[in-house]
Amino acid sequence: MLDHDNLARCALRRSEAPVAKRTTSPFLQFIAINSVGKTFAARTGSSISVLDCVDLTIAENEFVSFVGRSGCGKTTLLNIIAGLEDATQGQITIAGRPVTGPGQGQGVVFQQHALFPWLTAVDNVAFGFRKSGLNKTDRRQKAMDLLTLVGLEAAASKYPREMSGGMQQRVSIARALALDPQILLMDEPFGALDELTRIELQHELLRIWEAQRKTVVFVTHSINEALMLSDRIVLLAPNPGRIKRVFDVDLPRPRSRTEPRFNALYEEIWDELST
Ligand SMILES: Nc1ncnc2c1ncn2[C@@H]1O[C@H](COP(=O)(O)OP(=O)(O)OP(=O)(O)O)[C@@H](O)[C@H]1O
Repeated sequence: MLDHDNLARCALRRSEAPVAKRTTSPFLQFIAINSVGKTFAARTGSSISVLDCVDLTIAENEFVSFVGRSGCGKTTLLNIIAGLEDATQGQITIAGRPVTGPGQGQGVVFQQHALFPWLTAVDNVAFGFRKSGLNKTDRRQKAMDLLTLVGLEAAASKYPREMSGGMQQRVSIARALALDPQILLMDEPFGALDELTRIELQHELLRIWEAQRKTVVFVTHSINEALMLSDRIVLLAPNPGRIKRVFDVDLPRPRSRTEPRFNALYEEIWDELST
């Protein structure tokens, strides 16, 4: 919804407190978030404003992370990009087309793996191909290819209960990749994993991102994780959720947590987060 009063209000807000470099180049505006607001109805009958005047453009193939305090609206913003929630104000476009629902090139990975317990790993991934028009044999073959991509070919016939959390999350990533989405939207995908598995999966994700050149939008509570992965880190502030600052992560990959610049950026983001 493009409400002109909202656009004007958000433009004024931007001019008073610029947070992000804005670009007018259509090539750099693969995902364009324009003056997005979200209000939820509260049980008391009143309403709560969860996001207000969120403006951001994300380029094709970019890796962008959202960080911020609990409740600042990271998941809500990701869900609006995914087409799983509607914006109350403003608009999001993907490649110039307004987001009106899922299926516009978005693939989603949640923190909880959301696998079907009654299906094996390969059948969980094959489920992702259900709307592809492929026959069952081809669906399973393609699912096997994706399991190989995420390093799980040996576990193809295991059920979710027989797999570790890290393995299940690999299956979720493979399933999200099934329809070859242009955009991978990931909501704290490694949040429930132990530190070592988490680091391992971060490397895997970067490998897949580099090989397949997806655009990734990633929600995390971990500044370290955001710094290891992202081209840019978007810091959201709460009440209502808005962009406080955008950090360019000007570090070559592979990155090391021991680099002085890594630590300097960590401190900068931490300071901004805690004030
Ligand atoms: N369906 C809903 N109805 C009412 N309020 C909601 C709804 N979904 C989210 N909220 C509220 O919106 C705010 C933002 O929630 P959201 O989950 O987007 O934040 P978050 O930054 O992702 O939080 P966390 O880091 O804890 O996951 C919270 O105050 C939450 O209670």
